Amino acid sequence: MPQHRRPSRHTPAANPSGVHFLVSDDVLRAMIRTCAPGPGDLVVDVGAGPGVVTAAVARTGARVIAVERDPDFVRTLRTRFRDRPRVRVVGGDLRTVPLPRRDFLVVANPPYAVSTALLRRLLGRGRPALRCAALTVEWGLARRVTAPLPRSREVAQWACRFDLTLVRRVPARCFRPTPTVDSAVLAIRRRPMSRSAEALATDLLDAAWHEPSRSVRALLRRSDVRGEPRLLRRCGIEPGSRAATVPPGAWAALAVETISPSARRERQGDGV
Ligand SMILES: C[S@@+](CC[C@H](N)C(=O)[O-])C[C@H]1O[C@@H](n2cnc3c(N)ncnc32)[C@H](O)[C@@H]1O
Repeated sequence: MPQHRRPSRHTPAANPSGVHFLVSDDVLRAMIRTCAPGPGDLVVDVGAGPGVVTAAVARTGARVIAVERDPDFVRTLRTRFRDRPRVRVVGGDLRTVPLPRRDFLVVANPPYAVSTALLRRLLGRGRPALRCAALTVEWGLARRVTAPLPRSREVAQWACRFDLTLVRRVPARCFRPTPTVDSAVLAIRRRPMSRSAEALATDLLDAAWHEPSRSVRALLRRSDVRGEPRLLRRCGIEPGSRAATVPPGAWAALAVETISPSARRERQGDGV
């Protein structure tokens, strides 16, 4: 049985900003499990509201930055966490507040209206130091960004650098007030790649996007990448297939193999 928390003294009765507050402990636990924060980690909760996610993350021993735009919630958060030195409350807009420079996690139930803007910030080219995120987003958006073959080039670029997966569907009843659509917990994990591998993966993806009907073999002949069938298959790529049918994660795997094949073999335990 899904567990729904009774609205606590921190759950606002009114809904002044048209937002939906999380009232499911199951969903909260799934979000925490996804990023598994702990002492030594820095976690950002964007759109912290009354602090339900912030409080759960703080209990893991991680440091938390709670970002909230609404001045009333900022006051509530400051009062609620005044005795928790590991929680810092930042009043500001999640689209513009500076993100940590050091490696960080995001665990949050942000407002749907700015989900895409948030994803652009976290996953875009500026290379923020995001390691992992667990976000609630609308079900439709979660499906689009986790599609094996994304329909938009921007999402494909995100999926090249990050592994985007659906953790679970979240029924609308897990929020108050109840939204009209279901949501999902979206997991985002940075792929372990060097900067050069990341650049190469992006180039390969761009080339495929430019000539979707060309075969992978033909596409690679124009690049410096060795296209041996065994290597391609190990990366999940069928050499004769059309470029458009290669998932972004497979281009990422090929880039990693190309940039540092020996390092990768060693990691897998079959090196010299
Ligand atoms: C969906 S509610 C979630 C609140 C809380 N995290 C929870 O799960 O119950 C989103 C919160 O984001 C805040 N918010 C809306 N737009 C924002 C923005 N651009 N920047 C920061 N916070 C924002 C709202 O005031 C609201 O408290």
